[in-house]
Amino acid sequence: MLELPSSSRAATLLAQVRERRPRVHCLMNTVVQKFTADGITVVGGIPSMTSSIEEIESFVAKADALVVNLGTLDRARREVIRLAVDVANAAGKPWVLDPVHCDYSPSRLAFANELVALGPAIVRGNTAEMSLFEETGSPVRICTGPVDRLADDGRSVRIANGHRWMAAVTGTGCLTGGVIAAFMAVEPDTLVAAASALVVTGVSAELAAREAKGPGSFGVAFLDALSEVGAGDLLQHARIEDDQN
Ligand SMILES: Nc1ncnc2c1ncn2[C@@H]1O[C@H](COP(=O)(O)OP(=O)(O)OP(=O)(O)O)[C@@H](O)[C@H]1O
Ligand SMILES: Cc1ncsc1CCO
Ligand SMILES: [Mg+2]
Repeated sequence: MLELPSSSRAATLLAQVRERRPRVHCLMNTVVQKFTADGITVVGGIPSMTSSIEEIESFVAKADALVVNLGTLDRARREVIRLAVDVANAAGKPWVLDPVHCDYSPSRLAFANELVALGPAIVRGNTAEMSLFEETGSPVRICTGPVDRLADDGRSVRIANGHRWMAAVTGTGCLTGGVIAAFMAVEPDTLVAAASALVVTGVSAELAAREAKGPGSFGVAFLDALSEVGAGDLLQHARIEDDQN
């Protein structure tokens, strides 16, 4: 019987991330590098961000997990992504694919499909992006939005946490990819790791929205909340639903 995610598992994994401080290497788009790195840091991980072809093998070799985000893609970035994925796969390190804007460009969609075939642990995107990928259970598929949907071969769950201001701050989706990678570094059950990470980001967003005046102050309050969210908050506010039926 496959385990379903729960608020108590999310709390345990959050404590493990804070204790073990996993290294997450991000091939992150240039729009939201700082926000993503801050998100990984405040949740307890250690981000690295270089996209230099000369250095990528060393950085991925040092990392516990990798995020591949296609938001600002060019020829050099494609080359470094291919190399990073080869290194991660050879070392058995988990990686997340965020196929940003693959719905805008056939060339980007073809590249995203090439990467899916290389075996990411997770593909995470918004509804428009995820609707372009086939419904396979492997890798774990995550479609974020007002409600997040996660599925693998045997499980399908919904996370109903978060706040509408998340959609008004550029990069909250990209940031969740980084937080998910940090959780994958401490938990081999990919769906449980990812669902736990999304509960942490979603509950943090709800706590942040209480303090914020609008999307601008929300972005700052969200980082504050991610650094402070605790087991009690997760146990009280997590909304995890079995989506099997
Ligand atoms: N209306 C909403 N209510 C609650 N949570 C939301 C809402 N919209 C988005 N979210 C949350 O925001 C995060 C980002 O999801 P979204 O689908 O907007 O990503 P995205 O489009 O890839 O974002 P970006 O590309 O700007 O990084 C997810 O954790 C999701 O749960
Ligand atoms: C707006 C935007 N354009 C490329 S990446 C990005 C941010 C995350 O989607
Ligand atoms: Mg996105």
